[in-house]
Amino acid sequence: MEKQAILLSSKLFQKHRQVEVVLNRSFLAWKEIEKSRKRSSGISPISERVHSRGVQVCEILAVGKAEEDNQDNTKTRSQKKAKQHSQRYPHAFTVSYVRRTRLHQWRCADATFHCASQELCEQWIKVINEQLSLLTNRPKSLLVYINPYGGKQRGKRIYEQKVAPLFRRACISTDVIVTERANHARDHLKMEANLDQYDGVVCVGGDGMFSEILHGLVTRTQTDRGVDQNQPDAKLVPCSLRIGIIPAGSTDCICFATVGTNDPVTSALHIIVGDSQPMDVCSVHHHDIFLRYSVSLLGYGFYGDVLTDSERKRWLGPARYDLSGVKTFLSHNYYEGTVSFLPAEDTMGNPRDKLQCRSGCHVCQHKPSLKDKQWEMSVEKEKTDKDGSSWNVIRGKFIAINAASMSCACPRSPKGLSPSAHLADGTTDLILVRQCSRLDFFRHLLRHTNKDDQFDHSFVEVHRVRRFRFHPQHQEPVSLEGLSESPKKTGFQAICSQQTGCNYSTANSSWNCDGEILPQVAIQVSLGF
Ligand SMILES: CCCCCCCCCCCCC/C=C/[C@@H](O)[C@H](COP(=O)(O)O)NC(=O)CCCCCCCCCCCCCCC
Ligand SMILES: Nc1ncnc2c1ncn2[C@@H]1O[C@H](COP(=O)(O)OP(=O)(O)O)[C@@H](O)[C@H]1O
Ligand SMILES: [Ca+2]
Repeated sequence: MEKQAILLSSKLFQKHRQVEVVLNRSFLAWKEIEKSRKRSSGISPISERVHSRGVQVCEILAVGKAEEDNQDNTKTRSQKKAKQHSQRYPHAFTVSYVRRTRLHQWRCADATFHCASQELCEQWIKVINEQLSLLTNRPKSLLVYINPYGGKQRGKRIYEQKVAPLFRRACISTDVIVTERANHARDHLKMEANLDQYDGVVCVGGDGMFSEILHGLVTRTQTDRGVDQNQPDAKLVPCSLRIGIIPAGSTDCICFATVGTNDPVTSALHIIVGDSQPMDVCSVHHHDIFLRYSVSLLGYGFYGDVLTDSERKRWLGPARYDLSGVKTFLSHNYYEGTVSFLPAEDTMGNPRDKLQCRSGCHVCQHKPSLKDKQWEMSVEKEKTDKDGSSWNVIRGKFIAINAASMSCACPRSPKGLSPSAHLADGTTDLILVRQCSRLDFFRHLLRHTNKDDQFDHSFVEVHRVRRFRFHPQHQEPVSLEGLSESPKKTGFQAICSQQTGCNYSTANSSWNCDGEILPQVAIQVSLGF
């Protein structure tokens, strides 16, 4: 590590132990001054190093005067000693910082240092705070939306008990809105919120709630900048505000796939230190009418049917997906249609390359710039207009058509629907699961939960794509408002089921778009930003 100038260094006390505390621009370190120094006749560095602790400045949450410890907890000898020391050195400051625990979980830890004088104590607080104020990516003011009905209906409690105290500790000011109806947050962001006064928006809820907030924010940004979302080729203007997610929903795959765990405290700490992760946003159009954006899963067939069925069982909470999952699995429907897609360039990697996307992923950082992409798109357009060669067209009977713009990892499937999908590479992984036996489909599903490759089946294919289109075989209802029907048992289907055990449906499935049902079945999808 490059040696950096020391900003402050003092001998202080931590409980009853004397520690040497050193701060430079990037690190705060403290090490116990060992009594063993004398014993080991002055050869001290090794024994000192054993007791040295430290934290990167960018992971310090806050520093302030230590709260006085009035509790009478002086039972053991060492507690008594500590108490005596804190009485001798009453001027103390506490540093709250991020402590990493297992499996991507973060916790807030405190270290309190006692100083010989008030001046020294105040100097430490001032110098650390000066360093913190240089970290410009940290939010100071946040707009928080809580969905009180998401997941197990614990959003409000999770926020108040686990998140708000951390935001207070980090001196972040918040405006909190507990939503009163679906689309409350979206409409507020679209039309009312004064966005200039915030550094970010926080979503307390699941993927559906995130999607609501994303739509509010993206639509507001495009409207303010005069971009027409109805144009599938429109270059969307990126939002200036970031969205933080406190997981309190049923799947929470956007949180899990970006942070690595679904834990409100970990998410709150990432928000406080100003971590950010760009992500791909797919625009979904029906003919040239804009329908929705998607950041995680766009799923037709299996996941569409699971969602349609599960909406009637909301009262069950997250377990509704398992129940509807089993039911949909047993119905074993498949749907006929045509999928056309524009593959991503070979340089964008392959869904089967086993490379996992993490924050700072080099593929995402080196994705073609908007300018390159505009050029590419015009070349593609020319090519397709002439001979249509760059679009692949696949017609068939599918149990599921899934487009995963990110891995979609979640507790049910810790590696996700497409384990190597990238969070922000401008592509989505299109997974086609063709008609197969129940047992084969079960094997495929099961592989989402273990180490085996879920794409290694003859009936599954996967493509990394920039755009795709889907056309159902059957005419869909004309109305834009009406939701498409879930498969109805028709006379033909009944006969077909009896005779061959298949479940060919003459009705269409519907698209599950980040946990919302799309009203249309024929769609065009493009990666927008
Ligand atoms: C045999 C066990 C197989 C387990 C397979 C699990 C695969 C799970 C992949 C999940 C991908 C999730 C993608 C995310 C979608 C979310 O955007 C979206 C909205 O989330 P929100 O409620 O937080 O707002 N969530 C969903 O659409 C939920 C999808 C959940 C699907 C669960 C499927 C369970 C299937 C169980 C089949 C069991 C067969 C048993 C046979 C006896
Ligand atoms: N106050 C509210 N009442 C009813 N529905 C709401 C409310 N606030 C948000 N919603 C809607 O609830 C749906 C599910 O929210 P989400 O937080 O994703 O929970 P879950 O993961 O359990 O589906 C979203 O579509 C969102 O628009
Ligand atoms: Ca992607």
